[in-house]
Amino acid sequence: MQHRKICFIGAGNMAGAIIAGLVTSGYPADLISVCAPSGKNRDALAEKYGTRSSSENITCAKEADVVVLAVKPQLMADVCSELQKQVDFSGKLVLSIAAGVSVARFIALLGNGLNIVRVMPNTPSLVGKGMSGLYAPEHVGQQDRDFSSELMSAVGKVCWVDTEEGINHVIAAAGSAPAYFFLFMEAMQQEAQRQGLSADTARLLVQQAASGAAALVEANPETPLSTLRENVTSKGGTTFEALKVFNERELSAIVAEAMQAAITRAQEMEKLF
Ligand SMILES: NC(=O)C1=CN([C@@H]2O[C@H](COP(=O)(O)OP(=O)(O)OC[C@H]3O[C@@H](n4cnc5c(N)ncnc54)[C@H](O)[C@@H]3O)[C@@H](O)[C@H]2O)C=CC1
Ligand SMILES: O=C(O)[C@@H]1CCC=N1
Repeated sequence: MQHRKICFIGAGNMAGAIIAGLVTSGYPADLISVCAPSGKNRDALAEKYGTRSSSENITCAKEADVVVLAVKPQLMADVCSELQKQVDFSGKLVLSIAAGVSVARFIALLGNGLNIVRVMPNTPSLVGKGMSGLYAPEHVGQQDRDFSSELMSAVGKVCWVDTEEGINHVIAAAGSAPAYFFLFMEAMQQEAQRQGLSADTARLLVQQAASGAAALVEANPETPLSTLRENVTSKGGTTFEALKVFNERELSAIVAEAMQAAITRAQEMEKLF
């Protein structure tokens, strides 16, 4: 992939996951600077991966070819306003990983003609199993689109969405989604423990069931998910009874409502931040 100087503004969970995945996949660490007010996370990243660590957003952004905005959405306006005063963004590529901050908002904050790509990643990027959705307005050139794809492909799979609204659909189906699966696994672990298994054994059982199921999905891209489910569900057996409970409680409706709630919140955030 192309190697450009990248500056991460923000050193939290998501930036850390992308940086870890990038460096592990061979991206030169000395081309990556990580900025945050507190040294804690960025110094830990520097120690572990050899990235540069700084408290100077402006200096790092000035020196970079690519600026990755990785702060919380509610801080984005302040961070961008500071940058805009001293950094010339023409010729730079800006990637935002924030939920709920629109391209129009970034253009208002950082200037007309901004080369901006919105990326919606997720934390499994940390282990190279990320999923990122990308969106760029029409004026962003092919080279910058390709670089953004390559960058995020280093930490997982990527897809492009044709409209900005699609980013909110990516949030619901992938950005926020690891948490849905963690919640489900937590509930299973709790019940397995309540039934008498040790915490470690309960975790191992749930972990292997989840990662095994995901691996089967991945290994059989042509097989409908419903077929994989049916392969587990013996007639008159145990799985059938378990699934009946989920269906009677309308799991699909719960999932739909939860995904829609994520989208609604992203839309609200677009108005707030
Ligand atoms: N955590 C996740 O699973 C995902 C998060 N995102 C997005 O990623 C962004 C960051 O989220 P997290 O990493 O979870 O948050 P976080 O709270 O873990 O990290 C935020 C980072 O920003 C830094 N920061 C605060 N003020 C700053 C400033 N003035 N200048 C530079 N850095 C500053 C903090 O020190 C911290 O390192 C958010 O916009 C979120 O919407 C997107 C997809 C998934
Ligand atoms: O919860 C959030 O707002 C962020 C965006 C997707 C995952 N975490």
